[in-house]
Amino acid sequence: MKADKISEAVVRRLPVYLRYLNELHKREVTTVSSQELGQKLDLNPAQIRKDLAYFGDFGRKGIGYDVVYLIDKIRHILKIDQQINVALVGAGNLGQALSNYNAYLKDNMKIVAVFDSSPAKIGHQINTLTVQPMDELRETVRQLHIRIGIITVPDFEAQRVADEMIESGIGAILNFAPTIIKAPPHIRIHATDFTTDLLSLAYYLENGKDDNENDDQ
Ligand SMILES: NC(=O)c1ccc[n+]([C@@H]2O[C@H](COP(=O)([O-])OP(=O)(O)OC[C@H]3O[C@@H](n4cnc5c(N)ncnc54)[C@H](O)[C@@H]3O)[C@@H](O)[C@H]2O)c1
Repeated sequence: MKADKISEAVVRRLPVYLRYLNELHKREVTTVSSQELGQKLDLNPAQIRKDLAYFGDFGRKGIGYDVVYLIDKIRHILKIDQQINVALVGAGNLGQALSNYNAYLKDNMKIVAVFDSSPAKIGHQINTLTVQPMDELRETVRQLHIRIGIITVPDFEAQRVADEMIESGIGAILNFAPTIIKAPPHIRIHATDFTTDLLSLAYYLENGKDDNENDDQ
């Protein structure tokens, strides 16, 4: 099945499956059933079987899924069977923390370059990376085959940085700034908004019980 036909909801669940399958593999578990996956990941086993059936018939009745085979297949579908190089722009508090966080390395995602516009940050060392000036973005993206960009600049600078990333050839952006990025349709933007998540949590904290009661009426 072609990747562009997989629904967004399925694509978002695949990394969840992968994380748990990697954990099973580390524990030398060789097979897993959709029931076990469902229980562990709090998902409906029928949904899991349906998701995985998108990619062919892997499951064997009574035995379940072969963990290594499934890991390979999902990595292939997510295109992380090859290293995906990532650039981060905005070497402030959040940018430095993300650049130091290397848990995505095992899934072949690697921040290979960090950029900032501030002379106070340029030349600063974050682990093995040296913060580069923005005028090196385009050439570095080309040389290192960078495919994904992470934006950790203030909200009022985010669109400008996104435009520069897109002009440099980056095809997908993860935006941490609390602003909506406009981009051509072929550019994929994912936003992660910590503040709105926190605000909506506060609402449920106060209203969760009442809401449930209302649902029953
Ligand atoms: N710190 C957090 O916990 C947190 C959490 C969620 C979201 N955010 C969001 O992430 C973004 C960064 O937050 P922060 O706390 O790291 O800010 P920060 O001020 O510490 O860092 C921002 C960095 O971006 C750089 N910058 C500004 N304009 C730029 C440009 N045009 N090109 C390149 N670099 C530029 C600055 O020089 C600075 O180093 C903000 O939009 C913030 O709302 C932060």
